[in-house]
Amino acid sequence: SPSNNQKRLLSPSPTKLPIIGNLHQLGSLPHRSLHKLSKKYGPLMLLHFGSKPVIVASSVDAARNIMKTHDLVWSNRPKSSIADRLFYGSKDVAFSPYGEYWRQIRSVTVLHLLSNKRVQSYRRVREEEILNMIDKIRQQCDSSNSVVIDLRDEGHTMKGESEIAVKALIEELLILIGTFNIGDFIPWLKWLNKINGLNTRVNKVAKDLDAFIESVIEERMIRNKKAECSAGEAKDFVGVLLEIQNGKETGFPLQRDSLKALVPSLDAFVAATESTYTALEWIMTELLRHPRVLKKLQDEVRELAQGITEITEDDLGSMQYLKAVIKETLRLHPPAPLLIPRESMEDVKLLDYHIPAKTQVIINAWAIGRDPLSWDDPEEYRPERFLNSDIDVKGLNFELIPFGAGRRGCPGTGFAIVVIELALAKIVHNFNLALPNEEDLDMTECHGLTVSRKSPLLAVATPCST
Ligand code: HEM
Repeated sequence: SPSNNQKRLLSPSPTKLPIIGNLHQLGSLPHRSLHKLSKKYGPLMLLHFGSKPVIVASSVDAARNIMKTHDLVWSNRPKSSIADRLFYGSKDVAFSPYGEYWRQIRSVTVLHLLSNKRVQSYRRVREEEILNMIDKIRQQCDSSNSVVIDLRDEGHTMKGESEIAVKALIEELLILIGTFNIGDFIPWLKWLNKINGLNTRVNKVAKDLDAFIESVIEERMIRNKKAECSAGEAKDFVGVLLEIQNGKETGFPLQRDSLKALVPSLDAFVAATESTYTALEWIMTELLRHPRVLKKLQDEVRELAQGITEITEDDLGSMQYLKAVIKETLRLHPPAPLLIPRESMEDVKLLDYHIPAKTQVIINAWAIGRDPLSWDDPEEYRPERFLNSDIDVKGLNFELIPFGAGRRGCPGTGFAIVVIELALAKIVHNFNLALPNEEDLDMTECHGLTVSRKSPLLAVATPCST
């Protein structure tokens, strides 16, 4: 049988318990627990979540094999009953199973929402949001005084008021999506979710999210009607989705549920903003811990921005150290450390092993970013390592894959990078930043699909005249 085959052929696995398999070994921060296990059991481990075999890939070669060599075979996602519940039967891009529907909404996303032209057209909205954040910090500083700011709160002011109200909802959603759901792995134990509170939590988020999305769509439709004449108005994702939902541009109409599933996963809340802010927050964390790097970054940005009052996207191209800082932080703190799991659609060879169809794989991008075979002094924060290097985050260099790669790779990479670059350049251009006290920062992480800082990030901001 395939599973006997697999047992014979895969490297040793950690001992599993009856019923739960290896689930008890995941701990509260699975990327760390799995990294530790992989040091002992190798870069391709076979674990069991309940009775389901799950392969954990923790090396560059394994990642390349999955996301490039056999990308098509690994283009499915395992079924997630939580994503089913939250996204109207997994009708969003990230969790929908491989097939015609996924191809359609992925192409809508890539061609209509995230095309170069569109990304350009969001520019005004984006620059305005970042400016609001800078202004808000500046107001708090009133004139030249320093002030302690909470960078997480400041990040969230880049969103509109209504979105701040749903911040808690989105945080809960990301935790739920990242939960290893016992019912998915041990179906006959599904009833446990009734008593452990998971079902109640999922239902509550699904209900609140639905109400929220309905209100966003409603509000937007009213606004669209009013603004029919001002054709040049900059659109955001919801605006574009409403525009293309009748199918005139795409060749097929978007059903209401698809539209609703696409809004939270693409619009400024889940995929887009939360992971982008998580990245920004880790960048600021590392800069505050490494004043030398912060100073060097500030020197670069201020020199290149001499005589400019406000940095725009046109000024980012030559900021090499800025780009290196971002890559180095994404290497050590990929916002989604285990990416999003994939599933094989047929039997496939993975390095030297035979893997049967319908096997789930988890790629530990966090572990790969710290692999001493790829990185000198991997635990050291040193952006300089990227200065004379072609390694990028675009899914071609498998030692650095915070956005995944291949057919299922993140279609928002370019968009996210511009937002991060611009926000970071503006922050260090406008303010001097330092830690409020001498102690080292608390680096504890939160769990969920995206892994962010557990405690708020406080910094002393001092405006500098530019
Ligand atoms: C720093 C910010 C971001 C990070 C770290 C990130 C990371 C990821 C990762 C790791 C995946 C799974 C890739 C794989 O399976 O190979 C993914 C998928 C996805 N991301 Fe992002 N992302 C970010 C921002 C965005 C933005 C801004 C958007 C849209 C505006 C977006 C939209 C998506 C979508 C739709 C998918 C699902 C793709 C599919 O399954 O076909 N992401 N992202």
